[in-house]
Amino acid sequence: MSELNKKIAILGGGNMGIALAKGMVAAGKYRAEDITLTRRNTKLLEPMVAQGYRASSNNALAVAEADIIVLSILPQQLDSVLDTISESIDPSRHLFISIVTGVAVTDIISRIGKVVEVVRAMPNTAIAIQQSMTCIASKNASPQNMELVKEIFSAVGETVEIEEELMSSATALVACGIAFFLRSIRAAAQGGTEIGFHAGDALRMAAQTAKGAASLLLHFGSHPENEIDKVTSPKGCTIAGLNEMEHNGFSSAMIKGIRTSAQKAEKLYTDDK
Ligand SMILES: NC(=O)C1=CN([C@@H]2O[C@H](COP(=O)(O)OP(=O)(O)OC[C@H]3O[C@@H](n4cnc5c(N)ncnc54)[C@H](O)[C@@H]3O)[C@@H](O)[C@H]2O)C=CC1
Ligand SMILES: O=C(O)[C@@H]1CCC=N1
Repeated sequence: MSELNKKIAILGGGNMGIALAKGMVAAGKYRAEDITLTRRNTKLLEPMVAQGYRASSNNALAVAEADIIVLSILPQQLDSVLDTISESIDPSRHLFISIVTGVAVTDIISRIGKVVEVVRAMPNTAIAIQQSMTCIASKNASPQNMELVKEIFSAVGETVEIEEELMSSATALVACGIAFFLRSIRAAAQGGTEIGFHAGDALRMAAQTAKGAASLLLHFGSHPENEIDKVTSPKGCTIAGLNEMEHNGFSSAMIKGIRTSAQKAEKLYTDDK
């Protein structure tokens, strides 16, 4: 049995479902055989089955055999999945964890037609290497179940509990954020290539530098500007480059992008109805 002694069904064995399953097992707290991943075409889950996970195309059966149900399908796939499993749900046994963007706890309860405990979680793809930042929120979960969900996601990174109303903001900052920071690393590497480095070297140098910058903040608990002040020599080359970036809208582009993503996340489920 897993450390938490629970069977887990991850409905939607795609990018995040697989990353979550792998991260949980790699963290050493869960056994692959206690985790069932579902998707319509289970052939695509064969590599996971080879590693000991269970795979199924039958959501209702996976739910019936599990204690914890993780909803990891796209927002536009949610309603049909909930309709298929609603009869198999036992509110006294099942705990739902939903990572589906833009779907409220009340949306899930009203679609199922049963009052189940639902915790929303917003992780990111770094979950695969236990480096996720996961935001957690619920309107109706017990303190024990909130603790259980925190334990699950703490095994695969850092967690923070937030109000459900901030979930779309969390989606933009921590989930979409992976893409935003990756794009800025790619841009840095492209700049590196233009000034003389081979592409592979430039990318490695940019990625390690980004890791160092993030680690400084997490290690010292400092503000970025404190660390930036240590880099920018008077009349130096850093402030010259930094100001050139700001004149071209660097911070503004990031802020506007995050705001646009949050607005889109908020409407992802409802706009599809
Ligand atoms: N990709 C990311 O970085 C993050 C995604 N999310 C959210 O997580 C959810 C999943 O996202 P991804 O994994 O990226 O999407 P994905 O498209 O890779 O995975 C969804 C999976 O669900 C499967 N599926 C579709 N219909 C199904 C059904 N009836 N029964 C079982 N499985 C079915 C698909 O075959 C696919 O494998 C989405 O709601 C997304 O908004 C949340 C945080 C981060
Ligand atoms: O792009 C998306 O809609 C999903 C949600 C957060 C990250 N990926």
